[in-house]
Amino acid sequence: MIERLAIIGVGLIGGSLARALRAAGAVREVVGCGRALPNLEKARAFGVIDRFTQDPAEAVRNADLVFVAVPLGAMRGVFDAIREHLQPETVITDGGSVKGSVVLDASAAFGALPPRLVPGHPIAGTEHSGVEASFAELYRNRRVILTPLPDTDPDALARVQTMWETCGAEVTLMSVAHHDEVLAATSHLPHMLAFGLVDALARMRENDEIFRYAAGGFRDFTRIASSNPVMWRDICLANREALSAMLARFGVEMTDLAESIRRADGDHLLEIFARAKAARDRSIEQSH
Ligand SMILES: NC(=O)C1=CN([C@@H]2O[C@H](COP(=O)(O)OP(=O)(O)OC[C@H]3O[C@@H](n4cnc5c(N)ncnc54)[C@H](O)[C@@H]3O)[C@@H](O)[C@H]2O)C=CC1
Ligand SMILES: O=C(O)C(=O)Cc1ccc(O)cc1
Repeated sequence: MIERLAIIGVGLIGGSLARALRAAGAVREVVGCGRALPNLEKARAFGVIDRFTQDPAEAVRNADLVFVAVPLGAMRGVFDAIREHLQPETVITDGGSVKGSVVLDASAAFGALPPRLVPGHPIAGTEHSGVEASFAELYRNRRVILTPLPDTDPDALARVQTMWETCGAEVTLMSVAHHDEVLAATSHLPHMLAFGLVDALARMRENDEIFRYAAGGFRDFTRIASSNPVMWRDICLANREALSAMLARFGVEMTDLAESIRRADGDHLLEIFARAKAARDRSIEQSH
């Protein structure tokens, strides 16, 4: 049982955690904290939080668990604001999509990484944001990656792991660097392709003719281009090394594909498509 949970950033990710823990009866009081007053009022009206404050220091007072779910560019400021106001036994965790930057920001704010800070990332979300997009089932049967460091307190790690399992998630442990490389490939690169494709097409024609005749594949492929621009700018900046490397590798793949099409190399195209279909079919089967 969590006695007092402080959620800094009550949006899709923070709001969904609060809803899931409430639905499970695993939390007694949820204190919300954010910058936008209308969002906090909405969160209280929805019953996602019990009360709110716009002051992070006030929000974490006597909290046994603090969940930071703000865009990555706002993490450092939040850590600076709560630094002096945590109880020694308070456990802190976050939901940021990149872990190296969160570890750096926390280390800079606290002087060293606090042992009771457990970096985390739920691999679950949607293209929508804000508390109105949050729902209690978001994390059910989804993975959450925790990236503890050698000095991370085992008791804090266990508490955060139990919290996510209570929401129906499966927890995996990974190193910070490995997390950022894997997510660059499986999440950050696909978002770049969707944003890049939609932007390129939108700029190719003045009217929206292209979008009017878009088939189902376009819709499936580009859903994530509706995601929050600020959040994705921050993810790119925070994971620029791994993401740049991934984009460069992908560029080579695209050049190879374009070259095969230009020289009408049907065999090579068939080889690529068959290999991709087998890999995707296999991965979907494994995830069921
Ligand atoms: N949207 C998604 O699908 C996923 C997002 N994430 C990560 O979760 C975090 C939150 O994302 P979402 O919940 O989607 O965003 P959101 O936009 O729905 O919620 C973020 C909230 O943080 C508040 N906020 C912004 N700056 C703040 C500050 N300085 N102090 C206090 N509150 C502040 C905003 O007002 C907003 O209510 C991000 O770090 C993102 O990378 C992780 C997994 C999935
Ligand atoms: O909408 C989708 O399909 C997503 O991929 C959501 C998402 C966005 C960011 C993350 O760090 C994790 C999941």
